[in-house]
Amino acid sequence: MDYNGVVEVSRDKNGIDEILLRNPRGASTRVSLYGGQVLSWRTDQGEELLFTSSKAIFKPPNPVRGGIPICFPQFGNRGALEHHGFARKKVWIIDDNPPPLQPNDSNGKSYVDLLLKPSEDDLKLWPHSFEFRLRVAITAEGNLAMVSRIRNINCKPFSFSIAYHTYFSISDINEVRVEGLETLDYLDNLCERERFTEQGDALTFESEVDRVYLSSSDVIAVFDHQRKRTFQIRKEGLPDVGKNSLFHSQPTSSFLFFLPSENFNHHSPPLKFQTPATVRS
Ligand SMILES: O=P(O)(O)OC[C@H]1O[C@H](O)[C@H](O)[C@@H](O)[C@@H]1O
Repeated sequence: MDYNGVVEVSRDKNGIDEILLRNPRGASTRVSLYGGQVLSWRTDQGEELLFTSSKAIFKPPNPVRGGIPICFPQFGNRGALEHHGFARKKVWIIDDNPPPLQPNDSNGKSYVDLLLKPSEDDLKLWPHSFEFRLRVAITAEGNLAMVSRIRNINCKPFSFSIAYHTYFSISDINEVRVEGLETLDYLDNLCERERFTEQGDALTFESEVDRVYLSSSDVIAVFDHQRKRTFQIRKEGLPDVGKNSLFHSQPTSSFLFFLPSENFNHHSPPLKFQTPATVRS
């Protein structure tokens, strides 16, 4: 199967299809239809940039611990649904004929569009007719790009939250620093979501950290001192949690994960981006 650039579809050991995207230089990403989840992102040298737990289970009803789980239509426990919503535990489908995103958007990219629509059971739990279109692309430079489009396919407005629950691969948690969160307020999940303000210049990790930063900027950097490498994450579109916004028609959120010049071995805490949103058809 060939969508744009080199694309291969194969079946994993549980019988679930996964898609391999590769750019002309050989950088690649692998996406499972289970959860629409990116499971791998590799440089042109074949080095893995995402972490997946050795204990991960890749079939229903378990969410896969690793890569980039998609939390939708709920992040965490902020609602009546199961933790992080149901999308990460559903089998998505490939759209063989994806509509263009923007003129020239697909230039030089190898990409695939995945779709999730609610089942009868989903509608009983969450009675909103939606279509979730996720585009995963690997750029000519080897960057990983993800674009989510949520469409309301009836007239009733609904609210949702979404997160890319990314597990980056890093050398050693003690060697990592995150920049771009300075001075922001955050909700600390280890203190019953109490609100604090970030005081330091950059975030480092001496013990467990589980927080949601509010109204974050559009660029975050994860420095790995041991590897002397930096991940840069750039987002556009939906605002972060803390800004309740009303969207008309089809909100789009996009993420670009820039290729670091070298690679990483272990894993960092997941870096999450999320938003509450309301959609009107
Ligand atoms: O175990 P999961 O449902 O995949 O959740 C994994 C993690 O998700 C979020 O990051 C929460 O803030 C964490 O408290 C939780 O451990």
